[in-house]
Amino acid sequence: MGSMSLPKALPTINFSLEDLEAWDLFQVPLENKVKNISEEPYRGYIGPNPLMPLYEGMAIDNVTCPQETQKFRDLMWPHGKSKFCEITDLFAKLLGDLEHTVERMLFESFQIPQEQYESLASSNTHLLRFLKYRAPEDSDTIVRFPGHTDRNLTTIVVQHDVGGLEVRIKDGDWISVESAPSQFLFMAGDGLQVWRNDRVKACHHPVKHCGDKTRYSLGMFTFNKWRIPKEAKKAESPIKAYCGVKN
Ligand SMILES: O=C(O)CCC(=O)C(=O)O
Ligand SMILES: [Fe+2]
Repeated sequence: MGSMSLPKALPTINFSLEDLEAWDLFQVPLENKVKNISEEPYRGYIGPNPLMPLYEGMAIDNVTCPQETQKFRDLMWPHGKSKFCEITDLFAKLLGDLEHTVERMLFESFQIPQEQYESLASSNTHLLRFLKYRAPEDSDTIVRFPGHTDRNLTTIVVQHDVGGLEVRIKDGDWISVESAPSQFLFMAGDGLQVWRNDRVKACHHPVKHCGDKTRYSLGMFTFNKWRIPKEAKKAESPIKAYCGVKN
């Protein structure tokens, strides 16, 4: 571990889904929701499906560009929606800053020079996903999101008032993540695991049973196609074929 320089101030995020009117977002007609599309898979609207019958998600790709938030708002609310862009842009900026701060600290612990990190991070992109998990009709026997690792580099998840998110820690135990709009979970994804040649493990996480309430959460997904550094290739453990990435 290198010397860890703590940021002077962590961003404060005063955010609630009510402010963001995410409740309303899921009320828009399906014909508007399905206009949330992307050329990349899984970056647009995903409705309930056999694997996740209670799930619904909508996403803004490149969310740190205000034009993208506006484009999304115009698709969902063609007659306008006050404050949506203002609040989403602010939230995206704060979450982007949080992601950058935590990632910079992580790279410092890898003893990677800061300039190298900044040059890699300058091409990061961020996707914000709004998530709703409908309450099950009878008993809560359905896992709301089966266990998985995220394919991107890193993810920050914010749960609203209903929890259910669990993460597997190093020794195989599970911890459940507290739900509060001011609690942010930062996770490594497959992209970071590959880039660090397995020295960082992608975080395995399901959303478990969480009672009879509708659950809302938000995820900020960071993407980049960083080239695997030469030093990592020379290191003791060879680069493994993983997620389509080969040495
Ligand atoms: O809803 C959550 O808390 C987590 C969602 C998630 O893991 C994902 O979208 O990849
Ligand atoms: Fe995930």
